[in-house]
Amino acid sequence: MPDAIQITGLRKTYAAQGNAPAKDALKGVDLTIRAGSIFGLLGPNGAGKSTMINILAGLVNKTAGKVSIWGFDQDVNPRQSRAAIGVMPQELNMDPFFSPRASLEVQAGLYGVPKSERWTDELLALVGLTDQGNAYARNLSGGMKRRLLLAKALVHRPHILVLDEPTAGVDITLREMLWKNVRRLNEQGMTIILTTHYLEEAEQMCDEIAIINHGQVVVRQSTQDLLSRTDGKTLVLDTGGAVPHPPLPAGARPETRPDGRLAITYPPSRLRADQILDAVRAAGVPILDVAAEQPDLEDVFVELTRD
Ligand SMILES: Nc1ncnc2c1ncn2[C@@H]1O[C@H](COP(=O)(O)OP(=O)(O)OP(=O)(O)O)[C@@H](O)[C@H]1O
Repeated sequence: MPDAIQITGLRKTYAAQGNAPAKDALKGVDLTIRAGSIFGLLGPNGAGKSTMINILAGLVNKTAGKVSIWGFDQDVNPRQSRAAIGVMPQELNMDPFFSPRASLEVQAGLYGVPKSERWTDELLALVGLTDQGNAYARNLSGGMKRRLLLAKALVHRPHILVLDEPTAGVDITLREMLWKNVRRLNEQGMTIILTTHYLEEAEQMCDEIAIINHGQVVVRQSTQDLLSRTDGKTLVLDTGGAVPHPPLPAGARPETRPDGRLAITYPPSRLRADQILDAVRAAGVPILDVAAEQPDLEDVFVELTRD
């Protein structure tokens, strides 16, 4: 099986417009995404995520570099590379006078899917729009429109599905429905690439993550490895309100939480939990309860994108 995506030396410079100077949105990105993964593309606002996705989708022309989708070089085999990927865009752009069914048929036509290979009814069922199949798109709720966009991205049965901020501003039911579908499609072999601002979501969904900042990939790792990058764990102690902070081994940082508990952050590579607890006890501070906290993706993200 080829890699799902291979990007080398990808650059994008948006030309100067009016008073706005030219903008280097991507500054030489190398990235490989293996087939079968759920890959998270994260980064702060303006990092270049949408630019990258739009280049993959064939909506934005790159300035330099090479992009292969499912083994097809975009410049050499534009048709095959386009057929390998489906994109669910961020914006709800759709023709208000088309019904979901008609939208899917039109989209299938655009991709050259023969009538006999269309799966319009299954797609409507998949995204829960069977009952609205013949309704005007303008009468659909925001959530239904998003579901239609997902179905549209799937008409040509792409190997790779790209979701750009799929859950921004959607309610919990729709979010769960989306993730259930995404997982199912992934289990059936589809590679998923998604961008999201919800780091908890990325942590739960993605097996691999790339973080981009200022047009460059700053890290690309398995979610597991990424989480173990920050050398910091925290013990949160209920000391019955005892103050002040006890003397602690070097490297441990105490902090009193607003709820009065004592939080001690320490590097597990150099200190063990019992060394911390021993020091607290030795100072005569009671330990009524203990909780341990692991760093989450948010911590890693903040550390890696700090300017
Ligand atoms: N059409 C355009 N013309 C000029 N500059 C652009 C254009 N599109 C994006 N940019 C600029 O390129 C940079 C990267 O934008 P991009 O939309 O790719 O970021 P992003 O990571 O997707 O951000 P967000 O999370 O806010 O969607 C930003 O500085 C943006 O202002």
